[in-house]
Amino acid sequence: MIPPARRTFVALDTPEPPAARALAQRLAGHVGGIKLGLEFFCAAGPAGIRAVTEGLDMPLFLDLKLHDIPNTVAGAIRSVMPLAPAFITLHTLGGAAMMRAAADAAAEAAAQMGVPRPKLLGVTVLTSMSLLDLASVGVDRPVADQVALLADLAHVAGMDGVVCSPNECAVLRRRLGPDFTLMVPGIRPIWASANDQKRIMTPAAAVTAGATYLVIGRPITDAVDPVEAAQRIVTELAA
Ligand SMILES: O=C(O)c1cc(=O)[nH]c(=O)n1[C@@H]1O[C@H](COP(=O)(O)O)[C@@H](O)[C@H]1O
Repeated sequence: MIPPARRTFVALDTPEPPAARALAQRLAGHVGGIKLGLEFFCAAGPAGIRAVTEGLDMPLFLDLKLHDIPNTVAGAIRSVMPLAPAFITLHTLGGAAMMRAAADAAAEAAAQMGVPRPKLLGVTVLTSMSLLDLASVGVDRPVADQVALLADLAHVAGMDGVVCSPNECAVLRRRLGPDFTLMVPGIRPIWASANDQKRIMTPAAAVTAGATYLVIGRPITDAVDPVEAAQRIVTELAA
């Protein structure tokens, strides 16, 4: 059972390594880890990741949403291994061969380096996308069916879990079993704005629905007091 204070990965969506590190240090003990993604990586790169994580005892979720031909994604996985990510994201739309190549590259690199293998998570349908958004890119099946199709593909291709919205957690948990990691953004406490998120639930409802970890950004990082906001979420989860 994951304790409430370790259930959340806080999304540090900033281009500034000093700001990301300072907030990570303040939130230690109230969140389970940090997520650094495209906004950060495009601005600060691997050196920026190291500037944040050096000496920080918090798991890193490196959210690059890799999506390319198998050889290129395998190379990208090898390139980020020295950053010691606990989780890395890929887009399941890249297909089974891409995901399998990534899984093989992660396992081989971890064995060669003598380090733990990062867990690979397949991004399914972005939580910012509605049924209409999905139709606009040529997918005519319901969102839940598209997520289930992509999650099945990820599972078969050797992913350790998927990124999905809270709306899909219950179905995926039943379908893929208790050990498949569901990393779940689209989390909004009742006191937080939805922003651009379209498929959302509260922290407690998402965990009840089957989420393994919660990914939460602006409700914490945009709060007047991020530590107090993170603690409110811990309290909600502990209730
Ligand atoms: O892969 C992700 O983490 C992700 C997938 C997804 O479908 N939706 C989604 O919001 N995310 C990320 O989760 C975080 C959510 O941030 P907030 O909307 O500020 O809570 C952002 O860093 C997104 O990049």
